[in-house]
Amino acid sequence: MLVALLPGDGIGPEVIVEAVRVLDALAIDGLIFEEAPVGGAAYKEQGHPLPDTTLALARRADAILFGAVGDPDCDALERHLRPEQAILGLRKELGLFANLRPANLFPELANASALRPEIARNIDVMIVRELTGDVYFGEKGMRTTEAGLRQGYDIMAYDEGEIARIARAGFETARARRGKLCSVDKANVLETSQLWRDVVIEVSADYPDIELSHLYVDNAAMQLVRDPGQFDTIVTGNLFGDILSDLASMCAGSIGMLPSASLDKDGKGLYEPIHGSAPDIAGQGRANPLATILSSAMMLRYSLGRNEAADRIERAVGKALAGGLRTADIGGGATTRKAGDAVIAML
Ligand SMILES: NC(=O)C1=CN([C@@H]2O[C@H](COP(=O)(O)OP(=O)(O)OC[C@H]3O[C@@H](n4cnc5c(N)ncnc54)[C@H](O)[C@@H]3O)[C@@H](O)[C@H]2O)C=CC1
Ligand SMILES: CC(C)CC(=O)C(=O)O
Ligand SMILES: [Mg+2]
Repeated sequence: MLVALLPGDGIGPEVIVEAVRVLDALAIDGLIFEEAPVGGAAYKEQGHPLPDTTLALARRADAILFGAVGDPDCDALERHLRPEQAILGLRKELGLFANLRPANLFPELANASALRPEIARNIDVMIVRELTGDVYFGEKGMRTTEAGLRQGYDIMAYDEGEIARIARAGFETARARRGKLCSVDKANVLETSQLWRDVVIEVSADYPDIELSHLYVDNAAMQLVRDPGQFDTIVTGNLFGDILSDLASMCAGSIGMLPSASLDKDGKGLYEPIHGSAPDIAGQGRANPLATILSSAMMLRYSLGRNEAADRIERAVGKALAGGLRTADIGGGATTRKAGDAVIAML
């Protein structure tokens, strides 16, 4: 089982190292790693954020463990050379259309949530985010209006096939959970969203056992803060899912806690924390590695068929938190390394 390690930029390498230490401590039979540069690191080394050799490794591997990309030094580059194009390119090239972002609260972190503990305590939601379409992949550019003003544009578009595919992923996910699916869109304003809603309703005919509801994205953001416990599974587009999952992370304690799986139609996956490269804390040993460690557990479960090892990691994270582990983002002073140590000690 080959795992491609793509650490990337900023805190990416810092959190990936800890996840690899945890995987090494489990001594999983046949698990091997191969590392390649990605993002700003790859641009600085090889002149491109997603070199062909990195993409080839990602294709060859059984699963990909990804840190984060993004480097302020690269913000002025032409868009196709910016670090973020690497993760967008991997998602598109590998057909990773289904992004699963679970947000649930470890009970020990009730006080770290931005919400009151009695409200935070109930959060246990899976956000199923479409990942290879929407405004992120539509035609974009700069033009000049008739009045001579600069105008930026990004086309938001989904075809019915893309919507039906992610809707099915949402229904299947809900079926394996508590049987409730909330589809989030902006159908009151956007044609893209009206089609989204129509197609989700069409697909729902195949899932009569699932309780389907719909919310506009602005209301969904408000409801996630008001009463996150009302949600089981949310299915939504790329842009809305990106925003709602960062929001949900603070209900669950920190953006440093939320893992993700990005899956193709056959279950091959890329696993990464939902956060970015956090340049503001990079190099200081302050990053919370738990989101990445939990992403490695998702990798073991979804792509490598090692459910028991995945359970061990998740239990060890819970025990480490119960034992008092707290990085700065969740109200403590533990370093990234100490957090890795604490999980390993509880495996
Ligand atoms: N998948 C990816 O590679 C992503 C990359 N990015 C990129 O990352 C760069 C920074 O973006 P931001 O908007 O600042 O988002 P970010 O997620 O990197 O950071 C947002 C805030 O959360 C904190 N934070 C993030 N992860 C943390 C962790 N593990 N432990 C403790 N604190 C943590 C950061 O210090 C920062 O204050 C940009 O270049 C952006 O494009 C952003 C999101 C996803
Ligand atoms: C960096 C972006 C391409 C996407 C993002 O913020 C995310 O996937 O969470
Ligand atoms: Mg994001």
